[in-house]
This record gives sequence, C-alpha cells and structure tokens, in this order.
Amino acid sequence: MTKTYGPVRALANVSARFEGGKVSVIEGANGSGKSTLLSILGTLAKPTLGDVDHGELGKTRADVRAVLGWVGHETLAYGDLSGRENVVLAARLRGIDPERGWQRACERFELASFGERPVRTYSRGQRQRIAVAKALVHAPQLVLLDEPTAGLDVRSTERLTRVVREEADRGAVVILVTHDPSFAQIGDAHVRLERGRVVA
Ligand SMILES: Nc1ncnc2c1ncn2[C@@H]1O[C@H](COP(=O)(O)OP(=O)(O)OP(=O)(O)O)[C@@H](O)[C@H]1O
Repeated sequence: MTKTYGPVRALANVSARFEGGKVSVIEGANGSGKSTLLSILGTLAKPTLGDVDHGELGKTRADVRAVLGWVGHETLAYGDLSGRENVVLAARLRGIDPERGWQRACERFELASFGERPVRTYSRGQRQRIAVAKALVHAPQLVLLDEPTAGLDVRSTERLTRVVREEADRGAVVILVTHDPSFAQIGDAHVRLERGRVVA
C-alpha cells in the first residue's frame, strides 16, 4: 500500500501482516511513516494506492471502528469533564456498563486519586492514562497506540506494559509505535520503516 501527501511519499509499497494475540511494534526514525501506517490501519486515513484487509475484524470502516481502540498523538479527552466522566461516557457509547468500565479502568491505570477532577487540570501523564483507559474500555479487538508512553513515568510505563500484554493475551491485534527502546522490547513482532518502506 502507498500513501502520498502531495509530493511527499509517506508510505511506499508497504506490505505487512499483523496477528491477533501478539504485540507488534512499528519502529523507525521521525518522518518514516509510522503514524501514517497506524492511521491507515485504524481506518482514520485512506491509502492512496492499495488496501488493508482487516480480516475477521470487519469488512467496512464502521465494522473496524466498532472494534478499534485508538490512542493517537492528541490525547482525546473532554477537558471540562472529569476523568471518570470521560471513561463513563466512552463506556456508554460502546455499550459497556459504565460503572464496571470505570472500576476496571481505575484498577488498571490507578486513576482514583485524580479521577474526579476535570481533565483540563491533569498533567500530561495523567491525561495519557485517561486516554488509554478510554480507548480500551470496550476490550477492542484492534488496539492501536501511537507513542503511548509519551509523558508517562516509570511506574505508569510498567503498568502500561502489563496492560498491553493483557490486551494481546486476550487475542487482540495490538500494534504500537514507540521511540522508547525499552518499551519496544514488549514487541513479539517488529516492523521497521525507513522513508516509507518496510526494511525488517
Ligand atoms: N497531513 C500531512 N500532510 C503532508 N505531509 C504529511 C502529513 N502527515 C504526514 N506527512 C508526511 O509524511 C511523512 C511520514 O509522516 P509520519 O507522521 O507518518 O511519520 P512518523 O514516522 O510517524 O514520524 P514521527 O516519529 O516524527 O512521529 C513525513 O514526511 C511527514 O512530513
């Protein structure tokens, strides 16, 4: 598959296969096409040429989005709502029992100490924890995380590492982009991009 932005070729004839039950890590230098690839896999961007076969995850964009858990560069949370309200809202939209969704998120990401405050008062790492909690509230079958450790301290990164492994262990296709070499070690499979091409 190929993706161009005007004269910029972000991805050139990329072919890759990602499996459920495994953590796949997309690696590469700045501008090598990692985020572009992740966006296309998440149906948030369209390839200029070629296609993505999502297999059992679904045929249409809507099907895939229903089973997608996405964390991009912008941590998507409503600033005027509390962390709890954000997670509860995400759970409701996904048809998950809100209270159970929140309890589970609290346990997994230790959100209780700041969860009742408006998100606009959060530190970057706290925002990131809410963003990941929201993204995973419906146990998605496709988990796409773009630099999920950005802003996280050591303890939160360890916690996220456990969560990522749990997501793969329940069978999800987990794909992440990271510049953090120690976090990248969680990968069962690695795809390396160089100037839009797969090199390993
Ligand atoms: N919306 C856009 N319009 C034009 N060019 C874009 C756009 N998005 C990405 N690009 C270009 O496509 C290429 C790949 O970008 P991409 O964001 O996928 O790289 P990346 O590997 O994720 O980089 P980083 O490590 O810096 O996040 C870069 O040359 C970038 O400038």
